[in-house]
Amino acid sequence: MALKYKLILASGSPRRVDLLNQAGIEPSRLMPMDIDEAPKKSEHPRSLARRLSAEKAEAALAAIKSDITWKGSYILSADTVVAVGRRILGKAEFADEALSSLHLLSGRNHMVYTGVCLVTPDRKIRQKIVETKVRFKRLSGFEIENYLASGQWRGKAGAYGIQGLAGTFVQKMVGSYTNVVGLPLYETVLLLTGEGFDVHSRWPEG
Ligand SMILES: Cc1cn([C@H]2C[C@H](O)[C@@H](COP(=O)(O)OP(=O)(O)OP(=O)(O)O)O2)c(=O)[nH]c1=O
Repeated sequence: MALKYKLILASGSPRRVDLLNQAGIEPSRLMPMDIDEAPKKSEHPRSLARRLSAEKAEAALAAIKSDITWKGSYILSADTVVAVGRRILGKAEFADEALSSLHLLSGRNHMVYTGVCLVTPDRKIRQKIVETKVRFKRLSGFEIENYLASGQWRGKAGAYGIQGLAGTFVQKMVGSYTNVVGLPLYETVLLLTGEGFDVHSRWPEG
């Protein structure tokens, strides 16, 4: 069946592609957007997730502007931010950054905010910011050391991936699991269908 609308995923995150596929959606194009993700002074983590998800979508829109192939396509982007209170734990690049994030998360509640941004075919911007509260068990030095050795913290907000070994750290969670992994599926599908992108007709038949 020919699909009426094309969807560009303005992301380089393999997790986001997997999550979209899980919802039965194959993006027509992946566009990783290299934007400055540094928070502004005293920026709230929720506002950061909102701003960065919009900037990724806007950057993709600017990049396809004069390309007729993508006229009338949808653009979807997201940004996930992990925070303890107002303190934002960025994506760890080095083990020492991951170590301090894991120490901070140990035995505490934190929030995961994912901003989802959708550009519609008539170029309206629609956004949703989704929050999940996560509580980590108290981590032993041994657990932290072995988690660091696994490398699973690399490039992930808050220096952990709930979908991997760090799933064993989660004592309690309130809210969406897929939001923590990087794309809240319920809210994303709601956003898409609300703007005329027919998700369900894309579902495979078995
Ligand atoms: C907290 C958490 C984050 N993450 C990931 C999701 C995101 O890929 C990443 C947060 O960084 P983001 O800046 O949101 O995304 P990204 O740079 O990886 O990808 P892009 O901007 O191209 O879309 O952390 C997990 O995979 N599992 C988790 O449990």
